Amino acid sequence: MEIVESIELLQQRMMSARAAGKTIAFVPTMGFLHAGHCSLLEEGRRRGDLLVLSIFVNPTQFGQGEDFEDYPRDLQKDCTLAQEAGVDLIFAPSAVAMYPHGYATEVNVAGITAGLCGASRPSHFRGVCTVVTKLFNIVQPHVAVFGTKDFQQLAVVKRMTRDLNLPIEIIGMPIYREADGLALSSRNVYLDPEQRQQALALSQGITLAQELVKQGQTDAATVIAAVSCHLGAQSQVRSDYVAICHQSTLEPQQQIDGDSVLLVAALVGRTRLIDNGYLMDLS
Ligand SMILES: Nc1ncnc2c1ncn2[C@@H]1O[C@H](COP(=O)(O)OP(=O)(O)OP(=O)(O)O)[C@@H](O)[C@H]1O
Ligand SMILES: CC(C)(CO)[C@@H](O)C(=O)[O-]
Ligand code: BAL
Repeated sequence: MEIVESIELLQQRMMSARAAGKTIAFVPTMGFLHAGHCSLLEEGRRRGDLLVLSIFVNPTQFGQGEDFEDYPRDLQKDCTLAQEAGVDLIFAPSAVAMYPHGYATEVNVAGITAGLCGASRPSHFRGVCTVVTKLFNIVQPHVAVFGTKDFQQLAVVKRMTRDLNLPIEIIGMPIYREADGLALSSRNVYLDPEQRQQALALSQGITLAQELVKQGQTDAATVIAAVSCHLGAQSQVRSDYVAICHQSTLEPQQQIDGDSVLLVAALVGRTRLIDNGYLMDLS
């Protein structure tokens, strides 16, 4: 496994791989890898001859007062996990290499970025789309793998890839959870034991909603109220949003159907967590 910091060197490696007819699979991350990331890497390993992992805590997707400085980092452990997952190449650029003095270009996807996380983090998706576009241009993958834990991010990246005619297949992988239901997230490390326990309200809220729908409830407002009430019962949990949306457009829905997804974001103490789940099992 090779670790590359230089954009130019990475581009040379990718050009050689393409010239040799290799399929390039790419998993973009901000590092501090956990089993959720490893599930993306496993899928990437299955789909590509060459598996590239990027580790870059992207400053432009963090708003004022957010946790950019404190974001957990452990490159050494990431390298060990990446090697075990069969990564061929880690791309870990510096912020100054990605955004040199005079950098002036942003990528903005309208509409689908306005609500949900975009409402409370207004510049977030502009930062994500800008860095993902740059990473796509540098790595030039055939396939890129993302997690559905960041459901809106995945929808935005799919929209952007279509809109910009990028010849990249975007794959979404299921949410990897702890045994008790908590979605794995690098930010879980911020939680103290009591907050860790109360954070279960997010996944429990999703299960509660799924049960209500199974019992025949199709009114979105009723389900949202039940989930909000469950979150509100925890002293350290403050709901940011509970929404029921169409899985592709992310438009809010009043009636629940086979395309409905429940999306939740909440502050647990000072840690912002997100989770989601489909509401109807059509299988
Ligand atoms: N539990 C999970 N299951 C599956 N994929 C995940 C999970 N957590 C993160 N991912 C995916 O890993 C990729 C990189 O995400 P990132 O590095 O931000 O990790 P994270 O754990 O989501 O961190 P954060 O705490 O910042 O939300 C994204 O595509 C994200 O959706
Ligand atoms: C896609 C991404 C790597 C862009 O910085 C980040 O938003 C993430 O880790 O989900
Ligand atoms: N996985 C999303 C990264 C962020 O919250 O900035």
